[in-house]
Amino acid sequence: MTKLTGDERTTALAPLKSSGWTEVKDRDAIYKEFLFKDFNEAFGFMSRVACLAEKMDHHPEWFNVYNKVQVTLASHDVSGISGRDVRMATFMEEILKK
Ligand SMILES: C[C@H](O)[C@H](O)[C@H]1CNC2=NC(N)=NC(=O)C2=N1
Repeated sequence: MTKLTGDERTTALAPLKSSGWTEVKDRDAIYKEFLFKDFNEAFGFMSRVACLAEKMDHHPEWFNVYNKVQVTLASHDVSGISGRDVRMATFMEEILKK
C-alpha cells in the first residue's frame, strides 16, 4: 500500500469529506461517527465492514456503543491514509444507502 499525499490525497478525500468524514487532528487518519436506528442496525453495519476488512486485510479502528459506531481509518503500515482507507470509507457510505 502507498500513502496518499498532496493533491492525490486531497482529491481522494473530497467526496468522503462531503459525506461527513473529517481528518483526525493529531494523526494522518479520517474519522466519522455513524448513528443507526438501534444496536442491531449498528452491528449489522459492522458485520458487513468486518467481512470486507478480512477480504482486504485492512481493518478499521472503531468503537461501538448501542446505535453509535465511531470509525477511524488509517493505514498503519504506511502511518497515513492509503487507497485502502478510501476504499473502505467508500464502502461504508455505499452500504448506508442499501
Ligand atoms: C500483517 C497484516 O497484513 C497487516 O498488519 C495489515 C492488517 N490490517 C491493517 N489494517 C490497517 N488499518 N492498516 C494496516 O496497515 C493493516 N495492515
